[in-house]
Amino acid sequence: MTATVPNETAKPAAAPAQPRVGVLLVNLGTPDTADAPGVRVYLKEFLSDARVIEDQGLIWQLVLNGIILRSRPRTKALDYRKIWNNERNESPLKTITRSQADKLAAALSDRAHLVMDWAMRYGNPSIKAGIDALIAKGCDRILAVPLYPQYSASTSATVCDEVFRVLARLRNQPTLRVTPPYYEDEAYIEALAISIETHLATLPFKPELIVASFHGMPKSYVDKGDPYQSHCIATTAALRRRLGMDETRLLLTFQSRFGNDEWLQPYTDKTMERLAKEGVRRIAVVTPGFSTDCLETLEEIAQENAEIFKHNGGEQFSAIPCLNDSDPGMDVIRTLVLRELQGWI
Ligand SMILES: C=CC1=C(C)c2cc3[nH]c(cc4nc(cc5[nH]c(cc1n2)c(C)c5CCC(=O)O)C(CCC(=O)O)=C4C)c(C)c3C=C
Ligand SMILES: [Fe+2]
Ligand SMILES: [Fe+2]
Repeated sequence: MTATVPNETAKPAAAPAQPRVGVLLVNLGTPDTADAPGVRVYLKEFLSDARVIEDQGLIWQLVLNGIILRSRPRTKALDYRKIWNNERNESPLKTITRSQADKLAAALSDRAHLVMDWAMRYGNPSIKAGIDALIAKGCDRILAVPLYPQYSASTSATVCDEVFRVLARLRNQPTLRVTPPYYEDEAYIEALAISIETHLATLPFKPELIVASFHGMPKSYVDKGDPYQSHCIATTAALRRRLGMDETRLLLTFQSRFGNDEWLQPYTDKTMERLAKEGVRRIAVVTPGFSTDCLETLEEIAQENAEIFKHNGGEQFSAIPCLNDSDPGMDVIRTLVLRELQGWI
């Protein structure tokens, strides 16, 4: 085996008196532009990751390049345009992740040797750019923060893969820590409960029930040992306890099915249809697996699933915002980061 010599030395611009500690918030990623070429570049990178589509064999290559990347970018670009932040010309996922990093920096500004940055696993700003920037500012230790409350190989692990790949190129590596999943941390469950209660208090109607919709994944990934489903179940159970609701008042579903394989069930869209057909008229949907609002919450839930519910007889539908950069949301991130920085600051 030939060893690869890591040759790059990412040097700090000027060595600070006290070495700094970097915190890198990492979210999934999103297209740079809300048009077919932008979505194509993003989807190609995303769907070429073996953590996301595990079988990257010849058949998948043909399906990806011959079918998906020819048609999906056009239709998805239309969806992205419905939710695009036109003021900044970027997707909400980017705007909110940046704001989370800015607010975290402000909250921890009394610790002069802490440096905050943010990155996207797919697209821009890249994890490499984030790590390079932290090193350039003098960080010799980095805490990577995958912004996923529930662990899955297709999200959290692929963030680590990319961080390790970037570090593997360096001769002089910073020391690394990674935050663990926080699917039943007290601060997270409390923040979700507060955000649900605050939102419900603003509604002109009282929902008969709440649906907690998580991003889905192929069932086979869970069968092979991915703990994601059990983390989603644990989050929902903790939330039920905190809100005093049983499984008939706070339902657990999985959204965003992609491809023809069986995904985790019950499916969110089928549940919307069933509930409306069974006579439920008023519901609210919360999306606890997404730390920031994005295409999957602002378009798929708030628009598509609202439409499915109403089309089948439902009357009132409300999508509860993600924790985003709200005060309760920032409490979660700050608590997590401060806990994992212990001994470093
Ligand atoms: C096999 C495919 C996919 C798996 C597994 C998967 C897991 C997964 N994804 C998220 C969070 C997000 N996914 C988002 C978009 C998105 N996801 C997939 C496919 C899989 N996701 C696709 C193809 C897309 C792109 C949109 C589309 O073409 O349908 C997003 C939104 C990004 C944005 O730009 O706003 C998020 C966030 C989690 C938490 C997860 C874990 C199981
Ligand atoms: Fe996804
Ligand atoms: Fe979707």
